[in-house]
Amino acid sequence: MLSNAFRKNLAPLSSPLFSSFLSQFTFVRSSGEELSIPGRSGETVKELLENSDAGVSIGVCGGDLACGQCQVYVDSSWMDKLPAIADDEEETLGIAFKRKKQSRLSCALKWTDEWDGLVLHEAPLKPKKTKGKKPKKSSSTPSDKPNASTAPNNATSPTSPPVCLKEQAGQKVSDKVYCIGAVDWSLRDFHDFQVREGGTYNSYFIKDDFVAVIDPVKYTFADGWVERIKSLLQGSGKKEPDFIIVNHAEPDHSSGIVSFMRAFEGRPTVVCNKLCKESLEKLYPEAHPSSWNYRIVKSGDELKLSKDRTLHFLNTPMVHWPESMFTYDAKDGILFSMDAFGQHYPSSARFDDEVPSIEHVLQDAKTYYANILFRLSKPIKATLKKTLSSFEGLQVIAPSHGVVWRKYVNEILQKYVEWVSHKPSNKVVIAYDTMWHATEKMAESIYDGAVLADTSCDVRLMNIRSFHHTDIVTEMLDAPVLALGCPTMHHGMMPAMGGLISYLKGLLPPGHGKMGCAFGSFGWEPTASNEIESAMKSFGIEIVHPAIDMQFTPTQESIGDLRQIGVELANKAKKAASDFQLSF
Ligand SMILES: Cc1cc2nc3c(=O)[nH]c(=O)nc-3n(C[C@H](O)[C@H](O)[C@H](O)COP(=O)(O)O)c2cc1C
Repeated sequence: MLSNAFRKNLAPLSSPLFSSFLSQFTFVRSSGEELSIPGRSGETVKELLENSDAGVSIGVCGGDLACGQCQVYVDSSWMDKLPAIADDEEETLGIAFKRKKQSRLSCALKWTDEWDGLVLHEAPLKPKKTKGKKPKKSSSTPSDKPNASTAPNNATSPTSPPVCLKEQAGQKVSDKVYCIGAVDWSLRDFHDFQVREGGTYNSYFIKDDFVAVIDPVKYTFADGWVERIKSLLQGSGKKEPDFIIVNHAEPDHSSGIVSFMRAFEGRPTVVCNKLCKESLEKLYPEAHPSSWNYRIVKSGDELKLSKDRTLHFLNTPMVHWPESMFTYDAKDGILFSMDAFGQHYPSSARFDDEVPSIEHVLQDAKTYYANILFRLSKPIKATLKKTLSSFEGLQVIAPSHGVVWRKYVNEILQKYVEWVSHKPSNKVVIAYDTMWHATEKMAESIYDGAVLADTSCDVRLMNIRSFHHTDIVTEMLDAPVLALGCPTMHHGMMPAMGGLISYLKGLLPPGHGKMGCAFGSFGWEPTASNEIESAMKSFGIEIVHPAIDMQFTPTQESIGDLRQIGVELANKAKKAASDFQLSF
């Protein structure tokens, strides 16, 4: 090592060769060992440590002021000689382990030769194991047990590879990106969204210099998922993934993180945005999420997995929850889009070009959009625009439900453009309830009129106790005209109509452009149709015909009137569809 006096004598030479020796600092390891690290202007203390002969590896986020793990303690003699802590450093220091008043992030300290002689102390790293009792196997509690049809996913024997891995069967999205999610063939009720065939909880595994898992799975499938991760780690020299990226905190995706952290003893770094971290902490308090290592990201942030592969993050608030986020793998052009572009479509295939019918998948994507995302059309539109302008190399969309889009990317993007823009079809939806069929007769008469008026009009007659509200709302998504009918019961509307109205209230987005009317039969004092009409108005539905009330069974004459109303509604739908200009 050069003495200070010698370095000062060399200073006038100011050659790059010599300038690299002009200053140094001492890094005191927690063992007490002192390392002399040469300083070089412009490099951060973290870089100097890593590039020194000692090769001190520090931090996990690559020097992005995000993980807090490159923390160092400044020797008390130097406390006042370093620049003040900036806001972004302060924010990340907030998550650093055992932060003290002497704490700094080595990635935030850009070396200057004025710091010659600086003394820094190694800060402790978070313990390898999470605190608490020995982790229980999640299968020990009945609620954690996957159902019978998922038993193969739950295989834990290393000699019996989990069936869903199917690595050799081509379930890779690209050379280093694997599908490791779970198929839930028994799913039928997804928070009151009726699912006919089942669904999936997708997760992806990127095996590069750093290993990242994108999105956990639902907790009931976590055991099999963790086994798939362990299986893919084999031969990589790693005991755990470096990162677990959480794009969305909703439990159907995030809840598997509890088993994941148990299995990997809390070592992987959780990559998510600030809101997501807060949500995880509130969702799974028993797992002590605040003790996990985090790399907090925001739009525009990047995570390098190798020199060729960088992940980019885009916050997508309210697509579907406030913390929602997209992750984009620029190397392979893969957008990990969490709920956006998802479908409740289960399949042993993983890609859109492997399924028997792409129309079926597109219909399921529509059902998903109508029932989960319809209300959020505005933020989704903004996100779509950002996605298309930010990720020019986009080739594949890998959502967290359903198949991966690789052949029909343009088709699903086009559908989303239409749905967020509220593109109307030439379509009328008549949804009704009935006790003794009088209101049903009214509904049928309106239907007949609409069908006779325009054979090209897609007219749907939906008894709301025969059709689940999932299907009714799906049909309403692109219908500009709605007729809602219900008899008066106990001075109001019937319970199922009340449920549908409440569901529509939550789902219809501002600016949906829908029109319609209410109708119903009554015995002595009509109230249901007026209640429906005022609800429709309050949702921004333009009332194109005053509420139609008929006492008991409609007469022949009133049937004629109702048919005429059907004609008017069909004409409105036709005009709405033909007048619409898509601008995106
Ligand atoms: C349980 C029950 C409650 C009813 N409550 C009312 C009421 O509060 N006000 C009213 O005008 N008619 C009431 N009615 C009469 C119905 O509205 C009338 O029978 C109507 O024609 C039924 O239409 P629907 O055939 O489509 O079921 C009630 C009927 C039933 C069976």
